[in-house]
Amino acid sequence: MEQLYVGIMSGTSLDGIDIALTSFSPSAQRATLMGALCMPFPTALRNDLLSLCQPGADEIHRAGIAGQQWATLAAQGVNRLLQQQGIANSQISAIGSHGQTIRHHPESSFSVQIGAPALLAELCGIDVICDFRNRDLAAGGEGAPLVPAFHAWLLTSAQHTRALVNIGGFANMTLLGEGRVSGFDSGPGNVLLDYWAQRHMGQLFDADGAWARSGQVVPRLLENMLQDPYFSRGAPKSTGREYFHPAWLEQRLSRRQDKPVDVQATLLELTARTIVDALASCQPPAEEVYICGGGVRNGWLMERLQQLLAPRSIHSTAVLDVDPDWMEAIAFAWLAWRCTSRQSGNLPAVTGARGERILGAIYPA
Ligand SMILES: Nc1ncnc2c1ncn2[C@@H]1O[C@H](COP(=O)(O)OP(=O)(O)OP(=O)(O)O)[C@@H](O)[C@H]1O
Ligand SMILES: CC(=O)N[C@H]1[C@@H]2OC[C@@H](O2)[C@@H](O)[C@@H]1O[C@H](C)C(=O)O
Repeated sequence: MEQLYVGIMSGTSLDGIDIALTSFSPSAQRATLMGALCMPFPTALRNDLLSLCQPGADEIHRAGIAGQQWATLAAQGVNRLLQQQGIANSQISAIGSHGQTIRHHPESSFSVQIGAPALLAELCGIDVICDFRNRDLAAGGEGAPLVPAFHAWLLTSAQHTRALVNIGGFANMTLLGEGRVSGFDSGPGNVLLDYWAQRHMGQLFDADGAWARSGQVVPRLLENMLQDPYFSRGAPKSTGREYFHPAWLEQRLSRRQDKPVDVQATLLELTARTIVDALASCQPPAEEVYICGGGVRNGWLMERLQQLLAPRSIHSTAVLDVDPDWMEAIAFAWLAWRCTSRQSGNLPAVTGARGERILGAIYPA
């Protein structure tokens, strides 16, 4: 029987809260997106969340307040989406809420997502499942990426080896083939590009990669960045704003001032190169490459990936019938279903955990 779940993801780009109403037909291994919306962050909340990603004064209090504001915005979105779809809140089995990552430290076995799940349950009258990463971390895993398990469930092909590449703030990939699944974070996706575009263009991102396209890659800067040991480390691995932050970039810029437009071109090349190098490190090689996440809208990044991966062609996950904007939110609806049906949500081959674990904490309605 079809079951309805709501998945909520607000990722590292801090652009807003993605909410997806999803129907699961577990016996047929099918997930159907019934409707989705994004609640953009008001600037003040975005800035508060961004500042919580780095150590700072009074952060426990600030995290408490920001978590409640996050839950209030998410609840508005859930209630609006269900109303639009003509679905009563009581018809939803559960909400899977990722929350907002403000710290991710797999080397210290913890990851912090805020998002006041009790308040979200109160405002929606729906069971809320949250804190998906810490059980995997407790079992010795990275706690990320989690979406590869959903990719494997939904998108495994008997004919071809496939790569699914999510390009959000960070880039992560899943390799499916020959009965094996692997996956890891390859490094920065849009996070450094966004930072540089905000600083020099006053815009949240470089639309279509047009500014990066007009610059020249600075070979010395590119090589310097590519030498960061994160890129050559083997999986399992995951990363975040704790590691690839503005200071990481600033430390690598030359004192004799590279032109901002050339730095943007180089950052885009870094994203493209590290994704392609990460794909090349995987066995068996992916015959098909599909892209999701906001990076799919960056025309220049897509062109560079296409050039570097030729003769293979890359496609949006839309051709697999999964809207690239909502992949992660749907995955958290799936993780909620896995939790309520007491099935594991992690893949030890991806996260490095000692075994499969049921992920999530339940806040009943
Ligand atoms: N039209 C566009 N042109 C270029 N880049 C775009 C465009 N639209 C979105 N983006 C990029 O996509 C980003 C948002 O992507 P997405 O929502 O997938 O990230 P996220 O889910 O927050 O991150 P993560 O997957 O790391 O958690 C924006 O910050 C921007 O960099
Ligand atoms: C700690 C954390 O929030 N990590 C995110 C982030 O955004 C992309 C990448 O880094 C991935 O590892 C993960 O999110 C997705 C949803 C995941 O767990 O698969």
